[in-house]
Amino acid sequence: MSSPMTSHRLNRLTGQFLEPGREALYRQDIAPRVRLESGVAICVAALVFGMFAISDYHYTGVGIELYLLLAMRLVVVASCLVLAFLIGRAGDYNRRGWLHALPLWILATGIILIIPLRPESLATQVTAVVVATMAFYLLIPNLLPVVATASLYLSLGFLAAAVMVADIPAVVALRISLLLIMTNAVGFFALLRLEKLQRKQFALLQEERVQNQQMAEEISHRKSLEAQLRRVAEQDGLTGLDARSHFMARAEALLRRSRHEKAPFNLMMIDVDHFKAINDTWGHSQGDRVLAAIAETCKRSLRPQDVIGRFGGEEFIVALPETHLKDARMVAERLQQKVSELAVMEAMPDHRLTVTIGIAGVLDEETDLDDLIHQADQALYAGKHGGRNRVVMSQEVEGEA
Ligand SMILES: Nc1nc2c(ncn2[C@@H]2O[C@H](COP(=O)(O)OP(=O)(O)OP(=O)(O)O)[C@@H](O)[C@H]2O)c(=O)[nH]1
Repeated sequence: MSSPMTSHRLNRLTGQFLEPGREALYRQDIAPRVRLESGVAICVAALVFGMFAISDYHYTGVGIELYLLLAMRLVVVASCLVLAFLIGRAGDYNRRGWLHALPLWILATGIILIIPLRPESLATQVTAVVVATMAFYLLIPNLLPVVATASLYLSLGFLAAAVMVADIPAVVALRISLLLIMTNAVGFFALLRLEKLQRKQFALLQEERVQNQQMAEEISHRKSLEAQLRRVAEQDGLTGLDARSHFMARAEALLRRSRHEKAPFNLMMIDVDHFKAINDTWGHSQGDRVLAAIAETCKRSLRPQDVIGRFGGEEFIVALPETHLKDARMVAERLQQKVSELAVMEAMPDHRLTVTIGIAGVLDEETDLDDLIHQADQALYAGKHGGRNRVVMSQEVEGEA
């Protein structure tokens, strides 16, 4: 692939990109505009050429010359209109450069032919050639080499016709030559400048597009990185549950809402019993599998609005919004049942997988999340002391105390 610097380099004589691929891209980009502008400009030029039939009549009067001139103008105008139509429909610098060149050659031939048919109007014809040359360069969109060749044909053809038919003295021929050289030079350099400017503008625009695309890609890459980082920070890698800090933030929000709506709110702490023994007997990988399986069970058996987090090693925490205490106990017991049926236990014969669950509920306006966690933890502790594999409510603990 070429660097931006080389792809911007232009041919000094034609104003075109040195890199063919970029030139083709530029022509493709301007094709629709050029098709329209060329079609309109050729129609206008052809109609102006046709209108000069009035001056033919003025110079020649009615006679064979007038008929020949009218026939010639008719052929030129008709061909140009057909070509304008074709260019408008299928004009393309890239593949059909000849189609864009043809109207110039037809118009040039028509202008040259006026000399033998109307030799006495040479002075007017010189002006017409100058105007036509400028129109070729600046009004009818075309590639510079195409215009330069057609204009040269017009100038040389006109000069030859003037010398041969109008029989002008050498000094007049020289004056006309100089005038035509000047016209071509002005037209050539004006169009060269325009061609270069338009291509530079195109190159800048392309560069901007590439930069914008790179920026968009960079932004989406950063966004996905950000999302990845957020996931890492918010999720526990082993179980996919909320990490402790993320759980706290979500549970805080739920508790606030429950308080606002005066709805019940309960918190559950779940701890795997004798987990150390699992690790010691079947290895840490099996221990990890057990934790992941318990997490999956929690996710499946709880409601979508419940928030589950991994609080510590083998300890899970669940926020149960809009749940009354007795329902929370039911949920906990169901969870206990499901854990005891886990398929992961097949790899651990003779081991009963159980969990102890402590539950605490919001009793008054003052209770905050830390209080609830503390109370649920106390209940859990009491459950462990009471022999494990049980559900303990914080009120029961307080009652005993
Ligand atoms: N495999 C595995 N083990 C973990 C992980 N996090 C903590 N542990 C282990 O979990 C064990 C917890 O042991 P204890 O705190 O004594 O708890 P326990 O053996 O379950 O006993 P009780 O809770 O009293 O029933 C420790 O051996 C930790 O190393 C983990 O992510 N994966």
